Order: sequence, then structure tokens, then C-alpha cells
Amino acid sequence: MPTTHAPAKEPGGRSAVRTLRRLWPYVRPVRTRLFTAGVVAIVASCTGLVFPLVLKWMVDGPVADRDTGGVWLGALLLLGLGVAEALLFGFRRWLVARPLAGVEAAMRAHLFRHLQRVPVAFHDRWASGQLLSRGTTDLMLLRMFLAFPLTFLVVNGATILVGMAILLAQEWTLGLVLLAPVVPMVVFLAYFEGRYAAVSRRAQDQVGDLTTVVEESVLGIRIIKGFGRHRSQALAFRELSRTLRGTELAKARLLAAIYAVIMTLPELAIGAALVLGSVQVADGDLSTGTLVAFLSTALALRWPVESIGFLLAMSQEAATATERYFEVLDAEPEAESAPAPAPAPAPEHGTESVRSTDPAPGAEAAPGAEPLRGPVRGQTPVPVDGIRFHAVQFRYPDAPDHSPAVLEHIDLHIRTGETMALVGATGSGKTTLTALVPRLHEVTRGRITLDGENIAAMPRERVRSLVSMAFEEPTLFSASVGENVLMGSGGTASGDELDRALAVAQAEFVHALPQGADTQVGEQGLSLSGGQRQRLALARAVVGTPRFLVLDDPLSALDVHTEALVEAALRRVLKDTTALVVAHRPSTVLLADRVALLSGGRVAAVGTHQELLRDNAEYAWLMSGGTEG
Ligand SMILES: Nc1ncnc2c1ncn2[C@@H]1O[C@H](COP(=O)(O)OP(=O)(O)OP(=O)(O)O)[C@@H](O)[C@H]1O
Repeated sequence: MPTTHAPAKEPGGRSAVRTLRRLWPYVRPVRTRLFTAGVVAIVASCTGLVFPLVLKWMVDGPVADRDTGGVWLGALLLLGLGVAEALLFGFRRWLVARPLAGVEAAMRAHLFRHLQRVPVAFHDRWASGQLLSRGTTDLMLLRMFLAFPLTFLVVNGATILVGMAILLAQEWTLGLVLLAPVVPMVVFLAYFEGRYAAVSRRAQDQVGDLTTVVEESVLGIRIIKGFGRHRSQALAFRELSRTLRGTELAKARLLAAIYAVIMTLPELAIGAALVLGSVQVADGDLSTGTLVAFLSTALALRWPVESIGFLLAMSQEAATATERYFEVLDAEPEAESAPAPAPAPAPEHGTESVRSTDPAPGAEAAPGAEPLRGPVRGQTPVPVDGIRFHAVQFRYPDAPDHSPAVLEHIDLHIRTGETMALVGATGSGKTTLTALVPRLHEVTRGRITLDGENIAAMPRERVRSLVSMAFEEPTLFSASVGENVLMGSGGTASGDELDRALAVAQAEFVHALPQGADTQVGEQGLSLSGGQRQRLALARAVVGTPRFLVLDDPLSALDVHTEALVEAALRRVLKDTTALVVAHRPSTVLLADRVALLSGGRVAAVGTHQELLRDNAEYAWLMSGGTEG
């Protein structure tokens, strides 16, 4: 199964440090704790460097003098140091655990909020698995980075500096021998950082692709089983996991090379220092205690040095995770008022004025006149104009530059109280047109008005409180039936409203569910039948008596008997509202006062069902059961 990739950027441009700096706003609130934890860890780590000094004192003092009491004192001192070190490290962990879980939660909440605010077109472009992996795996990597590599790169760096100072102070010639590998190691690490960045980016993107396949397989399990596609699905999964495995192995090979160098060079230096030191002790130029202390300090520095490799690797992965996280957060959220679309061109011949030949209910206002009547908001009469499309053009944001627009020169007027059916062949643009009314997409040209007000200038929330929708694919959420339905009124409608909406949608089956309207519908409402889901989606659209109703083929999954019942109830609702209803069947069309025929993204004709049947061959063909344009 092909997966849609997130529009991923190649790593490069930004350095890991610059990328990671973007985490600062999230880390800022916990900076004091993080800083304190860093200081505590440095003290704990440097405590480890006192061990060799105690050893030197013991070897040159009590051990050489055969002073048992002194040896016991040294041993107690070592024990005390060990306990102090362990307690300090424990304290560090306690300091960071809770605040960093908070940072992760805040980042996740921010990501989720942002995903709700980006335009629908963003979700059309991004694979859900990519978004999921950014909200889970990547954020976990970031928490681990803040808890561990960030602190320990500083702590281990400080420990190495203090340790080197102690070594140089004890015996500077041997100290220089240990310092010798530093330059080649830095050059080597710089070279590998870029390669590791590229491969870790690839791996994290592939985790996103894999997540997408798993998600699709779980959600589409019925199709997969029904069509016996489990083998091909498993094959797609295996292919992707094999690719991911290959990338992880490439990562492991790079890490192995880094480890090999980071571990071998210091070991060689320690070996050389041991030989050189032994010669100096034999020559009497160095005390045995100093050599023991020197080598113990060098060995104590092994872990801080060796850990640099994987700490850098984890930091690089965190930088990639940060980059991936901000790729989503950098996506522009929906602007409150839409960018000004290009001015509408002069209406072409044969648009609304020509086609609206019928004397349909809710007579057309005289051009230029804006009658004030109808529904009253508070005490102020509002202009009654219904839904108007003025020379609307629409092109999907990711469509190729010179491709034709999906909708072109749309001039339509759905008068107040009128129901207009939208009929057209598959792919003619019906769903796209309906999505423009609640501003799920912004028109690229022209404008749409609700009671004379340009929706592009209205707050999006207001548009959506005026316009209610039911989509062809009825999506329900993991919540109770009642919550799903009341969502349509923004949660403000009463229990009576709920009952009314359920009655309208012929969804009284709800009362027979185990807990009535409180029954949980399960993920995506899959515990209900298709027709039941569609009726609940319809109830959600009509709850709270919306001023404007947009229904995208709302009756497609109902049996003939239920359809007739829903239609009868819907007819009552449609009387009090202004509605645009996508219809494929004559029975749905008959709910409407007038019909607009959409053909190739243009309004080809507007009239009553009878008129269009008589005058328009395409319409007659569509109503007789044709589906392809
Ligand atoms: N998110 C999208 N991005 C790009 N193009 C799209 C997108 N959604 C739909 N299209 C294209 O827009 C055109 C109109 O699609 P639309 O879904 O509006 O048609 P429709 O008339 O509702 O079809 P149907 O009756 O089959 O539901 C199609 O060519 C389709 O490929």
C-alpha cells in the first residue's frame, strides 16, 4: 500500500545546536530546576574524581606505613564518597523527572492544538502516521534528550576538564600524553555528525511511514479482510520495516565506527601513559601513589569520554525530532480572515441571472436592494439574502500551477428559506463547493456571502456557528451518542433539542441502545451500522436549528424505507432553514425547491427538477441512473 509522505525537508541547513535552541520557550519555565540539576550532576560527577586522590593518600600514606587504622579511615572515606555520589545523582533525577514530563506534555498539547488550527489542505497533504510519530516518538526523544544528553554533555564536559586539570597538576608530561587524542577525535566526530544527522532523519521519517501503514491497516481492517488483502498489506508492512531495519543498521554501523574511535584512542593513550609512568616510577622520578592516582583518574574519565559518542548521537536524534516537530508547528494556521482573493471577473453569459428562470419560493430581491426582514437577531432586523456565490473560483492549494480550477465562475443564489440541490457527475466539484461555505477551504477568486456578509471577512467561528454540515462520510468520535450529536450545536443545545434532532434524523434507535444517548459509540462509531452513523451525523447537523445547512449526500447509506422516513422529517427542518444539499438520487432532489447542475466545475443550469428534466439532457441522464460525466 503506498503511503503519502510528509513533505519532509532534507536535513542540513541548520546546525543541530541552532535547531535545538528552538526548544528554549518550552524549557524556559523549568530552567531553574534544570540548571540546579546540572550543577548537582557536575558536583556528583566531580565527587568521583576525588576517589583517586584518596587512593593516592592511602597508597603513599597508611599502606606504605602499614597503618591499619589509616587504611580503615581511607576505606570509610571512599564509602562516604560513593554514597554521596549516588545520593546526588538520585537527587538530580528527582529534580528533572516531573518538570520534563510537563515539558513533553506541553509540547504535545501545543502540537495537538496546532493540528486543529491548520487548514484542511494541510491534512490533505500530510500522512497521519507522520503526524502521529511526531507527537509520540519524536517528543519522547526530546524528553530523553532534555533529561539525559543535554545535562550529561555539560556534566561530562566539565568532568573531563576538571579531570584533565587534576592529571596535568599531578604529572603534566603524562597529562599531555592523555590529551594527544583530543584533536583527531574532534575532527572525526565533526565528520560523522553530518552523516549521522542524515541517517537519523531518514529513520525517523520511515517510522512515520510505518505508523501510517499500521494505522491504515487497523482502520481499514474490514476492507483488508473483505478483499483478502492481508497478504499484500503484510507485504507492504514487511517492506517498510525492512527498509527501516536497513536504516537502523546503517545508524548502528556509524555508531560502531564512532565508538571504535572514541574507545580505542583514549585506551591507547592510557596504555602509553602507563608505560611512561612505570618507567618514571622505576627511575624514581614519580611516586607509586601518584601513578596509581593518575591512572585511577584517567580510568574515571573513561566513562565521560566514551559517553560523548552516544550522547552526541542522542542529541543529533533530538535535533532531528525538533526539526520534524517544528515542520508541523511552522505550518501557518488558518488565518482568521481569509487573504483577499483575486477580484471577481465580470459575470459570463449564461450564469445565474440567465439560468434562474423559475419563480421559486422566496422571490429574488431586486438587484442592489437588500431587504430587511425574516429572522431577527435580538431586536435588529438582519438582511435576508441566503447564501450567495459571486463569481467563485477555487483551486486546491497543492494543485499544479497551470491545472484548471476545480470550480470556475460559480454564481449561485440560494434564497432564504430555500433548499437547493446540487447535482453533478462524479468529480464535478460538488463536495468541494459545499466545503467552501463553512470555509473549510478559502475561495481563490470571487466571494461567498451569508445574508449579504462576506464569509471571508467574518470570524471563522461565526461562519461555522451559522452553517451546519453533514458529510457524505459520517465521522463519529469515541464519545457518547449524545455528545456526538450535541457537538453540532457547540455543546449548548438542551436535552429536548437532542431528542428533536434524533427524531428529525429518524435516529430513535438511540433510545434502544443499552444506555440510550449515553451509550459510547466506540472508535469512529464503528459499533454502529453505516445507516445509523449517517443518521447521527444528520442529527448533529440539524441540532440547534442552524441558519444554513449544507448536506453532502446525507441519505446515501439508508435503506429505502428509512430514507423515506428521514426525508419526511428532513422536509420539516428544511422549511425553516436555507440549505444546500448534494444529491445523487431523484428522491433527495425532490427535497429541494430548485436544483443546480454542476458540470466540470461550472454551474451548467439552475431550475426546478421538472424544468431541468425537461430541458437538460445531462441532468435527465444523471437522474436516470448515470453516474459518470
Ligand atoms: N483535497 C484535494 N486536493 C486536490 N484535489 C482534490 C481534493 N479533493 C478533491 N479534489 C479534486 O477535485 C475534483 C472535484 O472533487 P469533488 O470531491 O468535489 O467531486 P464530487 O462532485 O463531490 O464527486 P463525488 O460525487 O464523487 O463525491 C476532483 O477532480 C478531485 O480529484
